[in-house]
Amino acid sequence: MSDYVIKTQDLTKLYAGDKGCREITLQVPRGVVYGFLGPNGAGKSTFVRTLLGLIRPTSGTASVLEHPISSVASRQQVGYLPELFRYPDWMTGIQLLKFHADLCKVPHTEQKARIHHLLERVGLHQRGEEKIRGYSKGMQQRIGLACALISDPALVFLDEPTSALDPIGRKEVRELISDLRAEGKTVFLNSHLLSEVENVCDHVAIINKGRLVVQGDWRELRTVQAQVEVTISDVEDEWWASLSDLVTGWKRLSSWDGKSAWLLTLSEASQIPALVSTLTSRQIDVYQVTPKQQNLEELFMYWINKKEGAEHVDNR
Ligand SMILES: Nc1ncnc2c1ncn2[C@@H]1O[C@H](COP(=O)(O)OP(=O)(O)OP(=O)(O)O)[C@@H](O)[C@H]1O
Repeated sequence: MSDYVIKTQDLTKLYAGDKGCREITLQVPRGVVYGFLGPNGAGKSTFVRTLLGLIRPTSGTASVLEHPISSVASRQQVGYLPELFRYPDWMTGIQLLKFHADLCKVPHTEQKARIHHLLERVGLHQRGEEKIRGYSKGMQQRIGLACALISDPALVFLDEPTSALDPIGRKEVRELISDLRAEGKTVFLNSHLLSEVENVCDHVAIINKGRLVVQGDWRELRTVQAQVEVTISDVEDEWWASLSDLVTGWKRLSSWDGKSAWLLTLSEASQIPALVSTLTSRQIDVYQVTPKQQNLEELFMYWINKKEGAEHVDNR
């Protein structure tokens, strides 16, 4: 069994007008929550729809669960919640789930228990008998989640799964995603809601203007730019230039009583001890040193800005 549930090589889907996604090469490890991030119009849904065989790639290759994406086998253990979900509103929630269970060939003997369990899991256990016509948008998204999970898939694609949900619903979906990971499933999560993704993802890929900007373990990626907040006896802004081998950027945060607080960017996080000993050796009093953890939004902006100079096709 391969360690990767999705592998793509230069996967490209271009619509008329050259929009879409271009030359995307990535690997999604088994059993992780993989955040696929990018601004509106970056190409996230296009990439997912190509992987699912809903649209044909212009070029490149890809496999899902070790089967080429052109094959039916690649979709047999996959669940999908589309971004723009719409379900037959004359069906009840239970009828919709039964319909999907039949499509996915879930054995009849298992269907009732599974539907009951899923309705509970998405918080619709008392509403399953009602017609979808009477569901709120958030409830429709919840029933869509249940549909995505009806076949007990090994890999689930969730395209903006919380877009219609209130804060409580978002938290419940985050918990559901964590439970899926605990069960050994892989979740491929499309989103531009970075604070949402931050709490659940192990790996992230960032896509911008149709191209992959960066991918990897989120905890490793977040250390790319080592930043530290220090409080020291006051120095002039220009003074930091004398430490340019250690400090590549500085920003004064505040000053008071002969002290100042700074946000410093170091060339590497491992240089924090060297920074402290250099400050001390230069007779600067050090009152506080706090490594700054970057959040996903800062990481996202860092990578997007870093690659902004590269050749891109504007996807908007
Ligand atoms: N069927 C289509 N025909 C032509 N252009 C399309 C089509 N679908 C998407 N596009 C264009 O391709 C680009 C990528 O769209 P896509 O929906 O994949 O982005 P996204 O990252 O999922 O965006 P969002 O976060 O807003 O959902 C956009 O410029 C979009 O207008």
